[in-house]
Amino acid sequence: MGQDWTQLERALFDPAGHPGRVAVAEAVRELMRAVATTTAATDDELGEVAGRLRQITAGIVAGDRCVRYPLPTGPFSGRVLGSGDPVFGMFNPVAGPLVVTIEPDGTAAGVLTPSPLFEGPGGAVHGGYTAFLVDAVMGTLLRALGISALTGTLSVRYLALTPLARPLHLSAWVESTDGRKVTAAARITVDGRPTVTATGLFIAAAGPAQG
Ligand SMILES: CCCCCCCCCCCCCCCC(=O)SCCNC(=O)CCNC(=O)[C@H](O)C(C)(C)COP(=O)(O)OP(=O)(O)OC[C@H]1O[C@@H](n2cnc3c(N)ncnc32)[C@H](O)[C@@H]1OP(=O)(O)O
Repeated sequence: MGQDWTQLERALFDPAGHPGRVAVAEAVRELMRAVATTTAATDDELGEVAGRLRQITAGIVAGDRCVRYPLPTGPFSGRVLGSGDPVFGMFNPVAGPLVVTIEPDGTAAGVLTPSPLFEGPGGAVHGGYTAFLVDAVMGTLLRALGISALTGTLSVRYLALTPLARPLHLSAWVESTDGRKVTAAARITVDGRPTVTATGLFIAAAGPAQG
């Protein structure tokens, strides 16, 4: 924990200032989607691609140290711009990235069209992935409200299969606060129909903010 980030790590929180990192993350995102879903390339061709990819990776890995991206704490409203995190992070190929806005009324609203990489049963979105999304939107809302908290208990109710390749509309709000315990709620809606609802019991840090 602690906030002993290096200058580089602080500078990396500004995605607009690092178009190369944003571009390479987007290119790798497209690559992952292609690798997982291709029907065009043969197994031999993909084996050759693997060799070329390893060379590229060797070219951008300078050492064994991973950069750490700070998670800021608000108060904040507006569009959330993430850097390295797996949900909003514009530098992270795993991130959607999810576009979330913190509204002036203290709620969060977001939209994301899930990648086929997160396919679950029935050609729908994997339930673990939708749980990940609602947890992240609630956790981010709390951070934007100035509360540095960890998820203590996450409860997810799956109302219907969440379809792939359709925009998922996420919303989150705070239900109640009881000392360090903050209860937040979230919902995923597709084409106006709720498919997932969730409640998160978050425990606020007893001491200084956790980055
Ligand atoms: C500027 C803004 C832009 C933001 C731009 C950021 C972009 C990017 C944002 C990404 C946002 C990602 C959001 C992901 C959110 C995670 O993924 S968080 C990771 C998953 N969670 C964890 O790993 C938590 C692991 N657990 C722990 O660390 C500790 O158990 C906890 C939860 C901190 C609690 O420990 P503790 O502080 O010692 O708590 P303790 O004093 O024992 O208990 C305090 C109270 O809480 C209750 N409690 C404790 N644990 C629990 C529990 N698990 N469940 C229910 N109640 C509990 C106790 O019963 C107690 O209640 P009371 O007796 O007071 O009534």
